Amino acid sequence: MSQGLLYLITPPAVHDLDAFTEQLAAVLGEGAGTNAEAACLQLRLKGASDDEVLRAAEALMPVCERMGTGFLVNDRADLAKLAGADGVHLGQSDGTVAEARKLLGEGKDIGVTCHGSIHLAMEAGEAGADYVAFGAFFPTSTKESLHHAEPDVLTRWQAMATVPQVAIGGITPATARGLVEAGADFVAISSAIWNAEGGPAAGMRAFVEALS
Ligand SMILES: Cc1ncc(COP(=O)(O)OP(=O)(O)O)c(N)n1
Ligand SMILES: Cc1nc(C(=O)O)sc1CCOP(=O)(O)O
Ligand SMILES: [Mg+2]
Repeated sequence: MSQGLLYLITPPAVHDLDAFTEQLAAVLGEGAGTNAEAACLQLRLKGASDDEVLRAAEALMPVCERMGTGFLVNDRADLAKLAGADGVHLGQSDGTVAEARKLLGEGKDIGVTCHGSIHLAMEAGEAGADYVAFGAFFPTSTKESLHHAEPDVLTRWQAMATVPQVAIGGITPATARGLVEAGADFVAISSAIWNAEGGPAAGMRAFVEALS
């Protein structure tokens, strides 16, 4: 899996899968070989049917594999298993790490939402999570986020734990570097790429410039 700083998340809805697949290839290509290279893509289609999620996974995984980008599924360890994904991201109400590990086995990545809580991150780490995610750091229109995190939680986690950490929530090219400097191993991005002025590839170029 690539070692870049970006953790891409799909838009909550994809209306033209062929067009989005091409956009994804362009975005991954813009980041290839740079600090902003996408370490992974999370398929996060909210409200989609299982078949729609699996069809999207079937279209997008080959693009990720070609670029050395991991492919994770949001919420559903069972769909991650069916899709042959590299892992799953679990929120606090999406089931346990133990359940997901039983389904996916070792060698698959299981991430856990920890809001701004070191306690939740410790619980996730003890349960065997492969990464923890803190957020939201900034206002976001992508998810009605009831929780807020401050960069200090990244610095504290970096000092006390070895489990990799992802920062998420309203992150832009102007704010990404500060979160990496505070301790984030990855910055999770959705709208700053997919809704970027000039299009998603231009959005990735802005992160390449900001993180180089
Ligand atoms: C990397 C990452 N961090 C947090 C989330 C949010 O997960 P969750 O709280 O389960 O909310 P939904 O994404 O399911 O709406 C995430 N998806 N990815
Ligand atoms: C999916 C998600 N989870 C969050 C959390 O705080 O746990 S914030 C968020 C939205 C991330 O998208 P954008 O980069 O467009 O803000
Ligand atoms: Mg969830």
